[in-house]
Amino acid sequence: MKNLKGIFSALLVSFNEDGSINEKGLRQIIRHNIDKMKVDGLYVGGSTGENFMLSTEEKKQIFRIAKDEAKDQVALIAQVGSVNLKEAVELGKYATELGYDSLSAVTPFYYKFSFPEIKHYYETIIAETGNNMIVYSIPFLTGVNIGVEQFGELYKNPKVLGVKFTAGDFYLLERLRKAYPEKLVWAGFDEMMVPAASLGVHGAIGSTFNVNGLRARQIFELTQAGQVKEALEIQHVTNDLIEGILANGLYLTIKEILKLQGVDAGYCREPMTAKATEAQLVRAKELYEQFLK
Ligand SMILES: CC(=O)N[C@H](C=O)[C@@H](O)[C@H](O)[C@H](O)CO
Ligand SMILES: CC(=O)C(=O)O
Repeated sequence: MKNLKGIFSALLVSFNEDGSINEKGLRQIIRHNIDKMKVDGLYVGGSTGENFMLSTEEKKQIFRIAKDEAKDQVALIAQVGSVNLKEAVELGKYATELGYDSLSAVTPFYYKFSFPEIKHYYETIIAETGNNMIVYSIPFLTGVNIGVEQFGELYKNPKVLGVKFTAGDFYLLERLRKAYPEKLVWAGFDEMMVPAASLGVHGAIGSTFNVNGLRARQIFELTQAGQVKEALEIQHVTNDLIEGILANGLYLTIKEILKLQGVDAGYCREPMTAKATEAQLVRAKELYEQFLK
Protein backbone atom coordinates (compact mmCIF):
# COMPACT_ATOMS: atom_id res chain seq x y z
CA MET A 1 0.00 0.00 0.00
CA LYS A 2 1.20 3.51 -0.81
CA ASN A 3 1.79 6.16 1.82
CA LEU A 4 -1.58 7.82 2.35
CA LYS A 5 -0.31 10.94 4.08
CA GLY A 6 0.04 14.32 2.43
CA ILE A 7 -1.83 16.40 -0.10
CA PHE A 8 -4.71 14.73 -1.92
CA SER A 9 -6.83 16.44 -4.54
CA ALA A 10 -10.51 15.65 -4.34
CA LEU A 11 -10.72 14.85 -8.02
CA LEU A 12 -13.02 16.91 -10.22
CA VAL A 13 -14.76 15.19 -13.12
CA SER A 14 -15.20 16.74 -16.55
CA PHE A 15 -18.69 16.41 -17.99
CA ASN A 16 -19.89 17.13 -21.50
CA GLU A 17 -22.73 19.58 -22.03
CA ASP A 18 -25.23 16.70 -22.10
CA GLY A 19 -23.98 15.48 -18.68
CA SER A 20 -22.00 12.48 -19.94
CA ILE A 21 -18.45 11.93 -18.71
CA ASN A 22 -15.74 13.59 -20.80
CA GLU A 23 -13.02 10.96 -20.54
CA LYS A 24 -10.33 12.96 -22.30
CA GLY A 25 -11.01 15.94 -20.04
CA LEU A 26 -10.99 13.76 -16.93
CA ARG A 27 -7.61 12.37 -17.91
CA GLN A 28 -6.30 15.92 -18.38
CA ILE A 29 -7.50 16.89 -14.89
CA ILE A 30 -5.69 13.86 -13.44
CA ARG A 31 -2.49 14.72 -15.32
CA HIS A 32 -2.69 18.34 -14.17
CA ASN A 33 -2.97 17.21 -10.55
CA ILE A 34 -0.06 14.78 -10.77
CA ASP A 35 2.29 16.71 -13.06
CA LYS A 36 1.59 20.35 -12.13
CA MET A 37 0.04 20.30 -8.66
CA LYS A 38 2.44 17.54 -7.55
CA VAL A 39 -0.18 15.97 -5.30
CA ASP A 40 0.59 12.89 -3.21
CA GLY A 41 -2.69 11.31 -4.15
CA LEU A 42 -6.21 11.56 -5.49
CA TYR A 43 -9.50 11.14 -3.67
CA VAL A 44 -11.80 9.79 -6.37
CA GLY A 45 -15.59 9.81 -6.20
CA GLY A 46 -16.05 12.43 -3.54
CA SER A 47 -18.30 15.45 -3.29
CA THR A 48 -15.96 17.26 -5.64
CA GLY A 49 -16.37 14.45 -8.16
CA GLU A 50 -20.13 15.24 -8.13
CA ASN A 51 -20.41 11.59 -7.21
CA PHE A 52 -23.82 11.57 -5.58
CA MET A 53 -25.47 12.63 -8.84
CA LEU A 54 -24.01 9.73 -10.86
CA SER A 55 -25.08 6.20 -11.76
CA THR A 56 -23.21 3.14 -10.48
CA GLU A 57 -21.79 2.51 -13.95
CA GLU A 58 -20.54 6.09 -14.22
CA LYS A 59 -18.87 5.85 -10.81
CA LYS A 60 -17.10 2.68 -11.96
CA GLN A 61 -16.04 4.34 -15.18
CA ILE A 62 -14.42 7.17 -13.21
CA PHE A 63 -12.57 4.75 -10.88
CA ARG A 64 -11.35 2.88 -13.96
CA ILE A 65 -10.16 5.97 -15.83
CA ALA A 66 -8.45 7.45 -12.76
CA LYS A 67 -6.51 4.25 -12.10
CA ASP A 68 -5.62 3.83 -15.74
CA GLU A 69 -4.32 7.40 -16.00
CA ALA A 70 -2.58 7.64 -12.60
CA LYS A 71 -1.22 4.10 -12.66
CA ASP A 72 1.00 3.81 -9.59
CA GLN A 73 2.27 7.38 -9.69
CA VAL A 74 0.24 8.60 -6.73
CA ALA A 75 -1.86 7.07 -3.97
CA LEU A 76 -5.52 6.51 -4.80
CA ILE A 77 -8.51 6.55 -2.47
CA ALA A 78 -11.94 5.53 -3.77
CA GLN A 79 -14.98 7.08 -2.13
CA VAL A 80 -17.64 4.38 -2.47
CA GLY A 81 -20.18 5.45 0.15
CA SER A 82 -23.85 5.50 -0.74
CA VAL A 83 -27.17 5.26 1.08
CA ASN A 84 -27.55 2.17 -1.06
CA LEU A 85 -25.28 -0.20 0.88
CA LYS A 86 -25.34 -2.79 -1.89
CA GLU A 87 -24.05 -0.18 -4.29
CA ALA A 88 -21.31 0.82 -1.82
CA VAL A 89 -20.17 -2.82 -1.57
CA GLU A 90 -20.26 -3.28 -5.34
CA LEU A 91 -18.18 -0.12 -5.88
CA GLY A 92 -15.85 -1.09 -3.05
CA LYS A 93 -15.16 -4.48 -4.64
CA TYR A 94 -14.64 -2.83 -7.99
CA ALA A 95 -12.15 -0.24 -6.71
CA THR A 96 -10.33 -2.87 -4.64
CA GLU A 97 -9.86 -5.06 -7.72
CA LEU A 98 -8.55 -2.04 -9.61
CA GLY A 99 -5.89 -1.65 -6.94
CA TYR A 100 -7.04 1.42 -5.00
CA ASP A 101 -4.94 1.87 -1.85
CA SER A 102 -7.93 2.48 0.38
CA LEU A 103 -11.66 2.91 0.27
CA SER A 104 -13.50 5.76 1.90
CA ALA A 105 -17.22 5.98 2.54
CA VAL A 106 -19.38 8.93 3.46
CA THR A 107 -21.52 8.37 6.55
CA PRO A 108 -24.89 7.14 5.29
CA PHE A 109 -27.15 10.17 4.95
CA TYR A 110 -30.72 11.31 4.29
CA TYR A 111 -32.42 8.94 6.78
CA LYS A 112 -31.60 9.41 10.43
CA PHE A 113 -29.58 6.22 10.78
CA SER A 114 -28.69 5.13 14.32
CA PHE A 115 -25.06 4.68 15.26
CA PRO A 116 -25.34 0.85 15.23
CA GLU A 117 -26.70 1.15 11.69
CA ILE A 118 -23.79 3.37 10.70
CA LYS A 119 -21.34 0.95 12.26
CA HIS A 120 -22.95 -1.98 10.45
CA TYR A 121 -22.60 -0.07 7.16
CA TYR A 122 -18.83 0.34 7.61
CA GLU A 123 -18.34 -3.22 8.89
CA THR A 124 -20.22 -4.58 5.88
CA ILE A 125 -18.18 -2.67 3.30
CA ILE A 126 -14.92 -3.71 4.99
CA ALA A 127 -15.91 -7.37 5.38
CA GLU A 128 -17.12 -7.65 1.78
CA THR A 129 -14.13 -5.92 0.19
CA GLY A 130 -11.25 -6.70 2.55
CA ASN A 131 -9.88 -3.23 1.84
CA ASN A 132 -8.95 -0.38 4.19
CA MET A 133 -11.54 2.21 5.08
CA ILE A 134 -11.41 5.95 5.71
CA VAL A 135 -14.57 7.33 7.31
CA TYR A 136 -15.77 10.38 5.37
CA SER A 137 -17.32 12.72 7.91
CA ILE A 138 -18.92 15.85 6.46
CA PRO A 139 -21.67 16.87 8.89
CA PHE A 140 -22.55 20.13 7.12
CA LEU A 141 -23.80 18.19 4.11
CA THR A 142 -24.93 14.91 5.70
CA GLY A 143 -26.27 16.11 9.05
CA VAL A 144 -24.45 13.14 10.61
CA ASN A 145 -22.29 13.89 13.66
CA ILE A 146 -20.08 11.15 15.09
CA GLY A 147 -18.73 11.65 18.61
CA VAL A 148 -15.40 10.69 20.14
CA GLU A 149 -16.63 7.40 21.67
CA GLN A 150 -18.41 6.46 18.45
CA PHE A 151 -15.23 6.99 16.46
CA GLY A 152 -13.62 4.66 19.00
CA GLU A 153 -16.23 2.02 18.17
CA LEU A 154 -15.48 2.31 14.44
CA TYR A 155 -11.73 2.38 15.12
CA LYS A 156 -11.86 -1.02 16.86
CA ASN A 157 -11.67 -2.44 13.35
CA PRO A 158 -7.99 -2.24 12.36
CA LYS A 159 -9.02 -1.80 8.70
CA VAL A 160 -10.41 1.62 9.59
CA LEU A 161 -7.41 3.84 8.99
CA GLY A 162 -8.99 7.08 10.17
CA VAL A 163 -11.24 9.89 9.08
CA LYS A 164 -11.53 12.49 6.38
CA PHE A 165 -12.60 15.30 8.65
CA THR A 166 -14.55 17.95 6.77
CA ALA A 167 -15.65 20.05 9.70
CA GLY A 168 -14.56 23.11 11.62
CA ASP A 169 -14.94 21.45 15.00
CA PHE A 170 -11.38 21.75 16.25
CA TYR A 171 -12.28 20.62 19.76
CA LEU A 172 -13.49 17.30 18.34
CA LEU A 173 -10.41 17.10 16.14
CA GLU A 174 -8.12 17.63 19.15
CA ARG A 175 -10.02 15.00 21.17
CA LEU A 176 -9.68 12.50 18.32
CA ARG A 177 -5.95 13.14 17.98
CA LYS A 178 -5.51 12.62 21.73
CA ALA A 179 -7.75 9.56 22.05
CA TYR A 180 -6.63 7.69 18.91
CA PRO A 181 -3.10 8.86 18.07
CA GLU A 182 -2.49 5.85 15.81
CA LYS A 183 -5.47 6.66 13.56
CA LEU A 184 -4.99 9.04 10.65
CA VAL A 185 -6.86 12.27 9.98
CA TRP A 186 -7.19 14.03 6.65
CA ALA A 187 -8.39 17.62 6.88
CA GLY A 188 -11.29 18.41 4.57
CA PHE A 189 -11.63 22.17 4.61
CA ASP A 190 -8.88 23.77 2.54
CA GLU A 191 -9.56 27.17 4.10
CA MET A 192 -8.79 25.80 7.59
CA MET A 193 -5.55 24.02 6.87
CA VAL A 194 -3.36 25.92 9.34
CA PRO A 195 -5.49 25.08 12.40
CA ALA A 196 -5.99 21.49 11.21
CA ALA A 197 -2.29 20.95 10.56
CA SER A 198 -1.46 22.57 13.92
CA LEU A 199 -3.56 19.86 15.55
CA GLY A 200 -1.50 17.19 13.84
CA VAL A 201 -3.57 15.94 10.94
CA HIS A 202 -1.63 13.61 8.62
CA GLY A 203 -2.97 14.82 5.33
CA ALA A 204 -5.52 16.98 3.59
CA ILE A 205 -8.09 16.21 0.90
CA GLY A 206 -9.45 19.19 -0.96
CA SER A 207 -11.26 20.44 -4.02
CA THR A 208 -9.22 23.61 -4.42
CA PHE A 209 -5.96 21.63 -4.60
CA ASN A 210 -6.93 20.90 -8.22
CA VAL A 211 -5.76 24.46 -8.92
CA ASN A 212 -4.07 25.65 -5.71
CA GLY A 213 -2.21 22.46 -4.78
CA LEU A 214 1.22 24.07 -4.60
CA ARG A 215 0.16 26.64 -2.01
CA ALA A 216 -1.70 23.94 -0.08
CA ARG A 217 1.48 21.93 0.25
CA GLN A 218 3.41 24.99 1.45
CA ILE A 219 0.79 25.74 4.10
CA PHE A 220 0.75 22.13 5.25
CA GLU A 221 4.49 21.64 5.40
CA LEU A 222 5.26 25.02 6.97
CA THR A 223 2.70 24.38 9.72
CA GLN A 224 4.09 20.91 10.35
CA ALA A 225 7.56 22.47 10.65
CA GLY A 226 6.26 24.94 13.25
CA GLN A 227 6.47 27.95 10.93
CA VAL A 228 2.89 28.95 11.59
CA LYS A 229 3.34 32.64 10.85
CA GLU A 230 4.70 31.92 7.38
CA ALA A 231 2.01 29.31 6.79
CA LEU A 232 -0.68 31.76 7.80
CA GLU A 233 0.50 34.30 5.26
CA ILE A 234 -0.03 31.75 2.49
CA GLN A 235 -3.34 30.70 4.04
CA HIS A 236 -4.53 34.32 3.86
CA VAL A 237 -3.79 34.52 0.12
CA THR A 238 -5.32 31.07 -0.37
CA ASN A 239 -8.46 32.10 1.46
CA ASP A 240 -8.85 35.24 -0.66
CA LEU A 241 -8.88 32.84 -3.60
CA ILE A 242 -11.22 30.33 -1.92
CA GLU A 243 -13.61 33.10 -0.87
CA GLY A 244 -13.76 34.22 -4.48
CA ILE A 245 -14.29 30.66 -5.71
CA LEU A 246 -17.06 29.93 -3.20
CA ALA A 247 -18.90 33.15 -4.04
CA ASN A 248 -18.73 32.40 -7.78
CA GLY A 249 -19.79 28.71 -7.61
CA LEU A 250 -17.36 26.15 -6.21
CA TYR A 251 -16.80 23.33 -8.71
CA LEU A 252 -17.83 25.37 -11.74
CA THR A 253 -15.26 28.06 -10.97
CA ILE A 254 -12.44 25.59 -10.35
CA LYS A 255 -13.28 24.01 -13.71
CA GLU A 256 -13.19 27.37 -15.48
CA ILE A 257 -9.80 28.12 -13.88
CA LEU A 258 -8.53 24.78 -15.19
CA LYS A 259 -9.84 25.55 -18.67
CA LEU A 260 -7.81 28.77 -18.68
CA GLN A 261 -4.75 26.53 -18.30
CA GLY A 262 -5.69 24.30 -21.21
CA VAL A 263 -7.32 21.55 -19.15
CA ASP A 264 -10.67 20.47 -20.62
CA ALA A 265 -12.46 20.42 -17.26
CA GLY A 266 -15.88 20.62 -18.91
CA TYR A 267 -19.21 21.31 -17.27
CA CYS A 268 -20.92 20.33 -14.03
CA ARG A 269 -23.61 17.72 -13.66
CA GLU A 270 -27.24 18.72 -13.27
CA PRO A 271 -29.07 19.43 -11.02
CA MET A 272 -25.99 21.54 -10.32
CA THR A 273 -25.76 24.48 -12.69
CA ALA A 274 -23.85 22.93 -15.56
CA LYS A 275 -22.53 25.96 -17.36
CA ALA A 276 -21.03 29.22 -16.16
CA THR A 277 -22.69 32.50 -17.04
CA GLU A 278 -20.71 35.23 -18.77
CA ALA A 279 -20.29 37.00 -15.41
CA GLN A 280 -19.01 33.80 -13.77
CA LEU A 281 -16.51 33.31 -16.58
CA VAL A 282 -15.22 36.84 -16.16
CA ARG A 283 -14.85 36.36 -12.41
CA ALA A 284 -13.06 33.00 -12.84
CA LYS A 285 -10.59 34.67 -15.17
CA GLU A 286 -9.98 37.46 -12.66
CA LEU A 287 -9.32 34.93 -9.90
CA TYR A 288 -6.98 32.96 -12.12
CA GLU A 289 -5.02 36.05 -13.09
CA GLN A 290 -4.85 37.44 -9.58
CA PHE A 291 -3.93 34.26 -7.72
CA LEU A 292 -2.67 31.53 -10.00
CA LYS A 293 -0.95 32.95 -13.02
C1 LIG B 1 -17.84 19.76 0.10
C2 LIG B 1 -16.45 19.90 -0.41
O1 LIG B 1 -16.25 20.13 -1.58
N1 LIG B 1 -15.48 19.78 0.49
C3 LIG B 1 -14.09 19.76 0.15
C4 LIG B 1 -13.39 18.67 0.87
O2 LIG B 1 -13.72 18.25 1.94
C5 LIG B 1 -13.32 21.03 0.40
O3 LIG B 1 -12.14 20.92 -0.34
C6 LIG B 1 -14.07 22.29 0.03
O4 LIG B 1 -14.56 22.20 -1.28
C7 LIG B 1 -13.20 23.54 0.13
O5 LIG B 1 -12.57 23.58 1.37
C8 LIG B 1 -14.01 24.82 -0.08
O6 LIG B 1 -14.90 25.01 0.99
C1 LIG C 1 -12.89 16.83 -0.58
C2 LIG C 1 -14.28 16.52 -0.65
O1 LIG C 1 -15.10 16.91 0.10
C3 LIG C 1 -14.73 15.57 -1.58
O2 LIG C 1 -14.57 15.76 -2.76
O3 LIG C 1 -15.32 14.60 -1.15
